[in-house]
Amino acid sequence: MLEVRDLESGYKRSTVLQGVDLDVGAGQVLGLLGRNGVGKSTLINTLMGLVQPTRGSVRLDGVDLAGRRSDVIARAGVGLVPQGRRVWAPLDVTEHLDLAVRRGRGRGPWDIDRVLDLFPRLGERRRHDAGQLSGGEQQMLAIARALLTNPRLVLMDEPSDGLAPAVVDLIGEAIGRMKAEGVTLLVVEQDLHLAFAVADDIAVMDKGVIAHRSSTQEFRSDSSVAHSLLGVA
Ligand SMILES: Nc1ncnc2c1ncn2[C@@H]1O[C@H](COP(=O)(O)OP(=O)(O)OP(=O)(O)O)[C@@H](O)[C@H]1O
Repeated sequence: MLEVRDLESGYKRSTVLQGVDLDVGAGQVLGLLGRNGVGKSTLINTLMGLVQPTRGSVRLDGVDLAGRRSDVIARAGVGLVPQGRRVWAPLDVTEHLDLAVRRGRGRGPWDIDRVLDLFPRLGERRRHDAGQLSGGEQQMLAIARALLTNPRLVLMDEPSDGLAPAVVDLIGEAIGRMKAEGVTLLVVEQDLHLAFAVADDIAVMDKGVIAHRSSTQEFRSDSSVAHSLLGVA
């Protein structure tokens, strides 16, 4: 579904992605790991059109989206759950969900009832401003907002960041249910426990390229890769 080839991008003073090649198959969950600063968020933001590529291609079901505007990429079926959630603090939960529906592609399985079924907690918090929600609730809202656009591919940037273990488990279950609904996911994660629980395959970034790719099972059975590329025992 997603085919990234030789993708180069970065910022005025530095090229961060040095030729990324990455495939995510339809219905697959790919966990993307890597040390701090290797370029994971830059990759997510380049795929979403928030950082401009200087070389390479990003094909979604054969259509090249590299360098297109983020709203064009969203309409093509890519949803983003950004690092730090980025919820709109003054809007309440209902307003968020309504806005996401209006921005959406208008077809597909996800509607407000289904996202509230996925995250009942959001239903209980309907009238609360997003800024008053806990970190976990904000993460649920960020995921719900992305799902309501009925994306074919969801990009998630560190969904477990700053969350208590019990809430991380809830997010993991939600990812499992999204996968069961046929959503394809690229999940950047530092929490190996969550990555292993949700991902079919693991890719590891290092210095702006994909340095390793294998099934999650293979990755777990050979600790040398985690040791050399992530610095974990
Ligand atoms: N907006 C920006 N402007 C300039 N440089 C940036 C910007 N965002 C990130 N960088 C730099 O690009 C490099 C890659 O950062 P990036 O956030 O993509 O890494 P990461 O792997 O997601 O790290 P982390 O796990 O810490 O989020 C770093 O050197 C970072 O300082």
